[in-house]
Amino acid sequence: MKITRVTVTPIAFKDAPLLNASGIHEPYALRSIIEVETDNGHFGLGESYGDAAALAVLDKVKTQLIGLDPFNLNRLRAIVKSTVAGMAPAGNSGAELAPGSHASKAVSNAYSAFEVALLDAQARYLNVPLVDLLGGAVRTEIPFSAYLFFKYAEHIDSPYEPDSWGEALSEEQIVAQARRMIDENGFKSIKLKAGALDPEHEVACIKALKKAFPDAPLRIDPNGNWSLETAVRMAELLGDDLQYYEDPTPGLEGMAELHRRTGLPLATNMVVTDFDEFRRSVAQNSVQIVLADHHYWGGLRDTQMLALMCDTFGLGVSMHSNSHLGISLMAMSHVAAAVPNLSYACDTHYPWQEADEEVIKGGKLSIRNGCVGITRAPGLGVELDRDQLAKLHDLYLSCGIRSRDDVRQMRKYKPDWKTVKPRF
Ligand SMILES: O=C([O-])C(=O)C[C@H](O)[C@@H](O)C(=O)[O-]
Ligand SMILES: [Mg+2]
Repeated sequence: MKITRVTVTPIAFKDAPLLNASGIHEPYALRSIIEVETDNGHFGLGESYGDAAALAVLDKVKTQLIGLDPFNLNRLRAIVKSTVAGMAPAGNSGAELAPGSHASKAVSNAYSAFEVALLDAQARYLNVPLVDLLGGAVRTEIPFSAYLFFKYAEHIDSPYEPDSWGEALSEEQIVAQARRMIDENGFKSIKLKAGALDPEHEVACIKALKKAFPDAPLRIDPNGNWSLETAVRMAELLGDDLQYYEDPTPGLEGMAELHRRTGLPLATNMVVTDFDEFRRSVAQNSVQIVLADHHYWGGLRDTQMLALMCDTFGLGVSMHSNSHLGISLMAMSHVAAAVPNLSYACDTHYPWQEADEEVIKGGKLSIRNGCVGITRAPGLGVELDRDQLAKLHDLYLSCGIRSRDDVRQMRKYKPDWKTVKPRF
């Protein structure tokens, strides 16, 4: 089997005005859709970042894949490495919460984008679900958590009608957001994205969630925007309300000290984002749970290796997400299905995406009882809807955004918004 065609299509889709430690989401999120076709009529799909820096690498790699056997992933990795080595590193200002946009992740994120598409092609050729190439499913229902955000009711200078979620700044509004997300998807656990408003208020929202959903495991994620002292103080207020405390304070040293002082289980997708950071984290017991993300951890197989390392060193594993569509959701689900020690429900932004903005046939995938199901359909189990792909590509062309920048967007609301961290 040989690759005869590779297409990388940048797309944009509506995104809600979600608040985070950096600033606020822009009206559109960017992704890339990867298609690989083979000489025997098979194809494979992938989804990755759509920022200019990521697209530049994907575009340079794709032409070199013509003639490659999709089973030859070692050759893919060599091509990606040599391509990135020949390119100037890109800056990542404003996109600090999208780890895949960091220049240091150029190899792992481009490799991952194509690895998923090649594994999908392999699996379709063999007529097996992709998870079978990862050792088989240890579970077929993959648990995800409700991912709550503080948000404004609408975007500034809004290019479209306000979303249906409304404002979420108060305790009551956050509880209402959780209730709707749980009613619609059956989620069993809840994550609150924090680091945006006053820490005492964010903790009060956790308390309100605890009261409203006493059985749901809770997490709070201030994205490193709390000083060590603030994180210790909030830990005292939180008591034992949390399942885990996600990236409250910056740095491996800060997290290690916080764990020493509070004993709370700390999770991260910020201080352990590659194997070198993993090694340094283990040496000082900085975190107890690693949130994997195949998009920047170097694909599905490297994510399995990360999970094995977590098992070796007694750490828990779960999954991080950025704004994404269904191909990514299925890739996350297939690898999660093949990770025996997945110890927590995974994160996903998927419920925030609009129903008519999916690129797969049949529209948005369902999350039932808080889970995404894996079937015996070949590959990732999804097909591309070409009309939708064309529509979202047109949106990419017209939206004017070429790289995620939550800081730039927040300065439209607050012109003197600073990037100082930790803010609280
Ligand atoms: O767990 C996390 O840190 C994230 O999901 C990072 C994301 O960028 C999130 O903060 C967002 O979408 O604003
Ligand atoms: Mg996080």
